[in-house]
Amino acid sequence: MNFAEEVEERINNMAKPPGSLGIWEKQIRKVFLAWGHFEKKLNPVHLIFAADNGVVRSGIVQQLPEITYMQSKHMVEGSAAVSCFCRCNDIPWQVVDVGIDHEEAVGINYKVARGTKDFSVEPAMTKEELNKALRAGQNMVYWAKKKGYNFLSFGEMGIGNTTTSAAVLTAIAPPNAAFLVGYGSAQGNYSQVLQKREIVSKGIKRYAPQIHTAADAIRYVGGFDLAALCGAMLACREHQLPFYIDGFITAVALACAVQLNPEVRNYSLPSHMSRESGMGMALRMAGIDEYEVPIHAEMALGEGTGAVLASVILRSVLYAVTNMATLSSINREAEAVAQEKSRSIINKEK
Ligand SMILES: O=C(O)c1ccc[n+]([C@@H]2O[C@H](COP(=O)([O-])O)[C@@H](O)[C@H]2O)c1
Ligand SMILES: Cc1cc2nc[nH]c2cc1C
Repeated sequence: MNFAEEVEERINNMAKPPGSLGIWEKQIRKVFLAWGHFEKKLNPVHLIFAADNGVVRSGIVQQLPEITYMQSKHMVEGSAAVSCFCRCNDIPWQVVDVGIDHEEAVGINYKVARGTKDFSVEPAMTKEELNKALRAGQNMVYWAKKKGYNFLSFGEMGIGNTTTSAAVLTAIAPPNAAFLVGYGSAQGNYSQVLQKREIVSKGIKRYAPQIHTAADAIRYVGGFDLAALCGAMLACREHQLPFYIDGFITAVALACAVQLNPEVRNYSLPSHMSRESGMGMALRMAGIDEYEVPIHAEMALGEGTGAVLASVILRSVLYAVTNMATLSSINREAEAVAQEKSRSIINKEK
């Protein structure tokens, strides 16, 4: 029996109706196949990549850009939504500063620059900066592997990053896909969406001759967080580490990573269906259908909040796979009970 068959047998032999754990069952199967062996416990770590985006200077956000710095600090201190979710569930987390616009680094210091350039004026980053951010993501995955974590989840923080993500997605998606731009953290502000669409369309037109790969798209219209996430996802494939993506931004990073190496697909799991308008397309570009997404909760917070919540459930599912009675043992027990019953009926009749 090869390992894939062993996984099938193990899951099908759980004491439950076949397939009744739905998407969770499919996800745990994928996790085993990614590891290439069975593990008894999910030992996850959550990584949040934080950076600022120069395109905010074009007026495409409702929030103050300084929130990137403040909220990243809250994440380190444990008072952001994602760190509360992590602490409440004993999941360790790390904030990685890949380009926050502040002299002081927040969390682990991989600061490439103090934010990207405004892509509506000039390319978001240089080739060297792109490589530095990709490497930051890769290094964090090496670190996680060395520490013995066997599962990762990814999040991000960066005011303006729904615009950079929509721009990167528009660059790598079929033509005229500017509808991929959504509200971001300005729910309901439609005039802002129109302005974001304009900026994205113009940016893509301007750099079209230079954008040939997903890495080019990140370089010209993306962000350091997207680059680091993409580098991290490529490294997960190398180290056989399965991972959860979160919402729109991480889904775009995955779409880029899958374009650069289609095998990344085998290590990636969707966690929740962000309400950001480009989410479905980003997933499809990564080879994932909406019906494969376990949590549909109209979330659009980022930080990896949906990914951490999914990790909590997946950890419970793996615990069940390891500790639940098997179908064969329950069938044996049921047979013994049935025999005992028929024996007592015969005895009574005597
Ligand atoms: O993950 C998502 O789908 C998502 C959707 C909307 C907003 N966000 C978060 O909000 C910030 C980006 O929103 P914006 O409007 O500044 O582009 C960024 O810090 C993200 O973590 C995240
Ligand atoms: C307060 C706040 C928290 C966030 N967390 C992720 N993106 C965010 C955007 C804002 C505005």
